[in-house]
Amino acid sequence: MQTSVDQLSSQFSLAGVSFAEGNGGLVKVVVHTDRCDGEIYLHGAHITHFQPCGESPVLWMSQKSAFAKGKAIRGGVPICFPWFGPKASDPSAPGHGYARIRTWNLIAAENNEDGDVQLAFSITIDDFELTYTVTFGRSLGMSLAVKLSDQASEAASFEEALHTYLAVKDIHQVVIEGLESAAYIDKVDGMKEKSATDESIQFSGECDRVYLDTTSTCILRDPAMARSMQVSKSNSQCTVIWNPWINKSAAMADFGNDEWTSMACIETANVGSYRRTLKPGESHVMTADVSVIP
Ligand SMILES: O=P(O)(O)OC[C@H]1O[C@@H](O)[C@H](O)[C@@H](O)[C@@H]1O
Repeated sequence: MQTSVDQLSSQFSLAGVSFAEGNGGLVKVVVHTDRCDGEIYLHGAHITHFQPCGESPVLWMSQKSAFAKGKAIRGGVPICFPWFGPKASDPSAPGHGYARIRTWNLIAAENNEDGDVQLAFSITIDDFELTYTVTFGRSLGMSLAVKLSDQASEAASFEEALHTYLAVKDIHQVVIEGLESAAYIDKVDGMKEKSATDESIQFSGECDRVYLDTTSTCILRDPAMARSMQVSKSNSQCTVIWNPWINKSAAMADFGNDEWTSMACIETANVGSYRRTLKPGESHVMTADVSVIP
């Protein structure tokens, strides 16, 4: 059950943090400080807005996104867990898992030692206990901690992704650096595994690639907006790059027909053969950090 705005306001009192009913009546946390503006919904612990002061919004949001129980929000940062894409053993199960369509609990709101706003959310999915810590400062910090319950009877594995949608001015001019030396699975070419290209990524059609065995920081250059953004990460061995281009976005009800030109996803992930396995009581923490760079 979703905690109400009144309950949250009385439980968490912190400068720069307020609570509101957002789209679809879903409760969101609103951050407004001298460093940034941000928003995160309890639904999916889904970040829908991050804007460092003096910058344009960093995250892309679809104007056609659903905001409803049981449905994923399109844009921002969905959390994919405990599987990525369709569930192999059950194609009727929700794509990218349950984490993005369940209501999370806000368990802490505080200023960290740097004065940034740090919010922690929790949820239990199957035998996994998840804690998601989001830091709103000059950069956006995300830390997804997964613990397999002490009570679990055996080891269990999962896939995960912080599916970051970045706002760009013109996808045709965008360049992503950092994955030149990584092999990748090309999802738009029959899931073929392809060798590293030694080149940065540019977009001229649908792109859906899972870069493998890479811990590199990515830099997205957006010349049309005269800005660059950086996605750094830890404990993640995959990076997914996605833009649906014309036909695929037109086929998605929650994606405006012309919106594909203004987004690119750089997803911090552990998927496929890089899925993680935990024994009962063990934990794994994956982090991603998004910032605007000079
Ligand atoms: O429509 P969804 O479930 O949000 O997924 C969007 C995209 O997410 C990406 O991470 C996947 O690699 C794509 O294959 C997928 O199309």
